[in-house]
Amino acid sequence: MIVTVTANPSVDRTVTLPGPLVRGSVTRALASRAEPGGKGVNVSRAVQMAGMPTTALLPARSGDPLLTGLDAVGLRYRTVDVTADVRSNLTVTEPDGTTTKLNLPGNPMSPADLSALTALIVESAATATWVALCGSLPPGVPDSWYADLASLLAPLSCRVAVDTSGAPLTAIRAAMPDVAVDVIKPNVEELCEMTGADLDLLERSADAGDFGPTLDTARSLQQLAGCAVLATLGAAGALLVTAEGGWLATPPPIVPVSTVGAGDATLAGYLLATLDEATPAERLRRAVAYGSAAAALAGTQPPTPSDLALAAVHVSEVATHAV
Ligand SMILES: O=P(O)(O)OC[C@@]1(O)O[C@H](CO)[C@@H](O)[C@@H]1O
Repeated sequence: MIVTVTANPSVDRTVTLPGPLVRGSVTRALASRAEPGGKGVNVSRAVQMAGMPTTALLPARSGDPLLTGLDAVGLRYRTVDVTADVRSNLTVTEPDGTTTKLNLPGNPMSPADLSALTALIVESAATATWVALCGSLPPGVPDSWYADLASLLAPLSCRVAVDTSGAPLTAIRAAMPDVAVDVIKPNVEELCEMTGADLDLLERSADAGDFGPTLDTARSLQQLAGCAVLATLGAAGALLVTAEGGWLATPPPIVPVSTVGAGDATLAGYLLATLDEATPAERLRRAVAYGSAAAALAGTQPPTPSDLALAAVHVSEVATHAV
């Protein structure tokens, strides 16, 4: 069972434009769609599409449009009942695949609701193989909450994955290596935030086809954190650095439609592959195949196994040195 936690879920509204977004003008959009979203929800949806058991944990009031959306797709979830509607996040997509996102802060969470969510997570983790802690935290949730949760989960047999950003990521980083996390999924910017590496340098090297500095930065984080580092590289793919080695994977060419949820699909692919006890290289292959399949789908749609081009993902083992 893969349990996901989304403390700040969203209804994702995607607006499709006929051309480039022009700020300050009226644009006639082509279409719009609304889907249940939030990072953990997206991970659960991809896991569900792969036919594996999953439960999404989130705060939402009974009857919230987000839950109606999850009921429509038959996703198993457990909630802490709150009063306010789940936030709506807006995505604007342009024909070349450029994706612009406007995310709201989410509704403040009361201490009582946060305690109830924490208890629900610990209870659900008892039967979980993985607990994935995903996304931003709404106002009222301390930045250290993920780090505190990881400590609460440490005595249990589940493994813990973390995919967050900003202050909660900084707090997780500050708690390392004492915090029991099995895999962390930063993008390159977050990798730099966690290690103090020079983002410009990593981006310039990557643009020139040299992922060495990024791999070495991921190795530094792996050594500091003591956990696997699955770093997403956007259209360039992803890398995985574990205590055993380092791997780089590049995706097949795709026509990007919406990159929303691609990182979540990447994490889902990685977690699913661990259930099959796949090698690190095969875990990374599955992760990248999931991420690139998600980017080729409109809105926040989760890919299904039939969307994956596994054989077209190129995985190579690479040397890494901590910097
Ligand atoms: O505001 P957060 O929690 O960082 O991210 C929320 C979000 O952008 O993440 C998902 C895509 O990864 C979307 O479904 C959702 O709108």
